[in-house]
Amino acid sequence: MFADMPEDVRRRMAYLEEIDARDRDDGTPRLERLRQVPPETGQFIALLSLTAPAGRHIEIGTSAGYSTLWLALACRRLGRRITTYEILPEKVRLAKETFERTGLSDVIELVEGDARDHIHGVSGISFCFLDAEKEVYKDCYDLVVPRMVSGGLLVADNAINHRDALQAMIEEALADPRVDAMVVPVGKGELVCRKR
Ligand SMILES: C[S@@+](CC[C@H](N)C(=O)[O-])C[C@H]1O[C@@H](n2cnc3c(N)ncnc32)[C@H](O)[C@@H]1O
Repeated sequence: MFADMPEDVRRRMAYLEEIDARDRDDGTPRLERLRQVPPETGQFIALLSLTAPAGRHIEIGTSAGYSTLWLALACRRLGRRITTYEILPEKVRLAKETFERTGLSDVIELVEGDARDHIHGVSGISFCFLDAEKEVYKDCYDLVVPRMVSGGLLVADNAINHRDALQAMIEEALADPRVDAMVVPVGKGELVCRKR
């Protein structure tokens, strides 16, 4: 999956990595920045999603589709699709461009809007990557966990670099009898929860 990555995907990832690095340096306003995961997190979530049981794969917080590309590679291997939610129209535009240019549109469903308005109607979730504004993590956790299949995985980004903002949600997950959970020091820190 990583060693034989299609050239179009490799090229788009490199392009987005360049924009993301520049954004972080040049004073681009926060909401305009891509704020995407580093490559090691992309690899980590792709590997985890390959191990997910049968069910639906979702992502909350698409941005320009960088993390979605990693997850879509895993979904393509599994013969599954991923649904990704993004609230900002400009990010939706960039993500569409990403998916069209990489030939992965057939594996990805991009839903525009607040993920919290859509997840009510989703069941049988076997993998969820949560990477949105920190204020919505707890709502998303509370919506996703009851909709997950046994053995399903929920991975939430920024569990270490935004520990203070996410403290309540992380503590809830670590004490939640519905899941087994831990924080893994990959990238910005990943909270990994496995539904029992
Ligand atoms: C940190 S960025 C995501 C980066 C992306 N996962 C990546 O690694 O390429 C967070 C994104 O979540 C989006 N977002 C924030 N709250 C949201 C919500 N309630 N529903 C859907 N998207 C949301 C933001 O607009 C932003 O583009």
